[in-house]
Amino acid sequence: MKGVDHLAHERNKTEFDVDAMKIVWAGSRHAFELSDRMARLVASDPAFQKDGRIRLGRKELFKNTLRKAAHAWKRILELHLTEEEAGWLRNFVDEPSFTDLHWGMFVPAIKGQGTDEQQQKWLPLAYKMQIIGSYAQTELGHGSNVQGLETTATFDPETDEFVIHSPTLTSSKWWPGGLGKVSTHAIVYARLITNGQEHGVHGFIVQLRSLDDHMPIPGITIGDIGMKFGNGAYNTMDNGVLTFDHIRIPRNQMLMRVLQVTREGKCVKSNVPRQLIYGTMVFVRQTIVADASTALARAVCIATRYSAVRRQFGSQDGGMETQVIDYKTQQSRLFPLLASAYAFRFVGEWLKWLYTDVTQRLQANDFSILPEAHACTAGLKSLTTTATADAIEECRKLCGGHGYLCASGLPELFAVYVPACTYEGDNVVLLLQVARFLMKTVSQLGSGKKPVGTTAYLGRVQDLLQCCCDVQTAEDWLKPSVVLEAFEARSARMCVARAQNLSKFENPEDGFAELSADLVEASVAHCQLIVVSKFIDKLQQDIPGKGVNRQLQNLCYIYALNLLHKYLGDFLSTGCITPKQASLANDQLRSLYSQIRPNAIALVDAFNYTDHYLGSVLGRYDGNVYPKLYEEAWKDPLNDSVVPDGYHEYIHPMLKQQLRNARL
Ligand SMILES: CCCCCCCCCC/C=C\CCCCCCCC(=O)SCCNC(=O)CCNC(=O)[C@H](O)C(C)(C)COP(=O)(O)OP(=O)(O)OC[C@H]1O[C@@H](n2cnc3c(N)ncnc32)[C@H](O)[C@@H]1OP(=O)(O)O
Ligand SMILES: Cc1cc2nc3c(=O)[nH]c(=O)nc-3n(C[C@H](O)[C@H](O)[C@H](O)COP(=O)(O)OP(=O)(O)OC[C@H]3O[C@@H](n4cnc5c(N)ncnc54)[C@H](O)[C@@H]3O)c2cc1C
Repeated sequence: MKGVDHLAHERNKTEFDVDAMKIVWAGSRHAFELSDRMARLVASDPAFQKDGRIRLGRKELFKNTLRKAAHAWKRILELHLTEEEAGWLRNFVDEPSFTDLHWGMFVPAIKGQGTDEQQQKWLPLAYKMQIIGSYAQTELGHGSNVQGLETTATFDPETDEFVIHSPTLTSSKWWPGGLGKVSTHAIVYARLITNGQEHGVHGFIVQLRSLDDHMPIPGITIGDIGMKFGNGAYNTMDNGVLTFDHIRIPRNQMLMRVLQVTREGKCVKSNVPRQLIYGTMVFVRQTIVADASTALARAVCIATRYSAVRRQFGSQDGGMETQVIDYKTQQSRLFPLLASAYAFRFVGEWLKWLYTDVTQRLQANDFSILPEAHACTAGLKSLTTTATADAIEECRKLCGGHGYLCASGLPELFAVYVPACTYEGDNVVLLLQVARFLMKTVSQLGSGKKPVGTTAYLGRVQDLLQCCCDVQTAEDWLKPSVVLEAFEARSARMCVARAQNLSKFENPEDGFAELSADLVEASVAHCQLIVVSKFIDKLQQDIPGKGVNRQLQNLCYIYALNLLHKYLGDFLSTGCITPKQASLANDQLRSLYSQIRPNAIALVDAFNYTDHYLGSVLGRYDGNVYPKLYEEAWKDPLNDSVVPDGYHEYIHPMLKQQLRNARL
């Protein structure tokens, strides 16, 4: 039976069609229906319940994850789910596991870097989970610097095999998810050596464990790297350590789409660029951007619903106290995060389109937009994961003391999410890649090369260096062209200033190292411009549903104007806007917060998260927070007994001791 809806009064204030917004959020009616069906399937299956997992010890936790992964696979087969449905189902199971790496990196690496024959051999095995794969790139000594990896793959022409070897302690593979205890195979990145010559780092398919008894192949040492940040959280994953002692694999297990090694050990380059070896990382970074909006929306949904339930101060004549969501300070912290969730959703959609476009072009041997795809995926991965990790922590604070309880769902979400700032490329290292791309683009402007895609605005650099922001009233900040120009001018001016500073150095690499902190700021400005411009593009689409476009406009301007406020130093110091215009932007922001306020609950309802997926007492759909929080407390193992274990050993003697001392 459905209980009372404590948030009904909030839902009654809604000024737009929530069902239509659910479809906008999901991306299409098809995506909405499919994800909704999978979310309900998982939520209604007791085998997938999540209660109490934070209280499990590592071994129990890990075994529990194995059980869920096996059950998910069973359901996928029984229900004949499509690949898309299966992906949603795994997502709603909501527990990091070896399957993330198998489907998210092992399979894509074979698809992206394997030859047709390799794909025909390995993909069917992987699709049926007759083998389980991980992605073993990072080592104890090197992660960011991929060219610094030490594992070797030496071709032996006598046996037509590669010998995979870990020559040093620091060459031990370290971190790969699913490797520690589960994977039977891995894509191992190693330095290719043929005829005594080095040919850079390449991927190799290596069997790690027996398919009969799961024992490591002789010569392989393998295990888990140990507990990670937070209770439960990412400890469901067996991140692993792996060393090779002269392991032999057939020559045809090197992924050879980029470079082929012949029977004689000769290296033959194909027509695809060497950077395609990094293609799996581009793919995964793109999915991480899409995931950022999902994680951010979870935190924002919890904080928004709870902010509407929670009341503090302001009671007059014994009436109700103020809902904390009505405090302007709460709104100015919460609503930009709500706006960011939508902004990241749309930029994630666009990035998926870009990735699909690049993939099609690559197949037609057009590699021209690979550098831009790399810069966009790297930069947006960095921007969205940093913002999301910070936002989850801000949402915890927005929930006051109760946000710190595991029952809020926020500590676990933070612990699971925060490594996204590191894995798949440290966020600063990735911004430096964007900076290289931007500086290269600026340096080519003089030679007449016209920038395209996300850097097209740099082609108008002369105008952008001179333009004056056309804002006289707060309402002027609601013009897309005004907002876009301010962001373009800020980014262009920062890029040009950095490029001028770089040109003062004799050696560009020295300059790049010296100015790297400034360069990273220019990358952030460029990436924020991409997010703002893709949100504005979204508003130009024909979006059905009463009031939906209006809400999205409000969110778009909140996203942009809040950034303007936060990075005011950039906008003012580059002369893009005046202090007076900045003050008008703030006036407009406050007005937008008031307009969003009555719609806030409906805007988080549009995420369509089940209570199972949210996993938060504070974020419950029905807002029935206090009784459930009270109930939850009694489930803690400490409350199994009234008098705790240890009383007789430690508390009682202490009390008696004090009594004796008092008598003395
Ligand atoms: C409450 C409970 C909730 C539960 C939720 C559960 C939900 C599940 C959550 C889990 C979600 C997802 C699971 C994810 C699992 C984690 C997976 C993590 C996997 C990994 O981390 S794999 C390892 C990734 N490693 C890295 O990313 C390393 C980073 N380093 C690099 O990328 C590069 O080496 C480099 C930094 C780019 C180095 O560059 P450098 O210039 O030194 O290198 P090169 O000389 O090799 O390159 C020069 C040239 O190439 C261009 N280039 C570089 N990279 C690329 C690329 N990827 N694509 C295209 N081009 C590239 C570069 O720009 C240069 O070009 P230029 O010569 O200047 O034109
Ligand atoms: C939870 C988790 C899961 C992972 N899963 C996998 C996996 O499945 N497979 C896999 O292969 N790897 C995996 N990794 C490894 C991950 O990809 C690396 O940790 C990541 O790429 C960062 O590299 P690093 O650890 O070498 O960091 P480092 O490069 O050592 O970073 C340390 C510090 O140095 C700074 N720094 C480094 N280089 C530069 C530079 N050039 N300029 C300025 N500053 C710099 C960084 O910004 C950072 O502050 C995982 C990591 C984690 C945390």
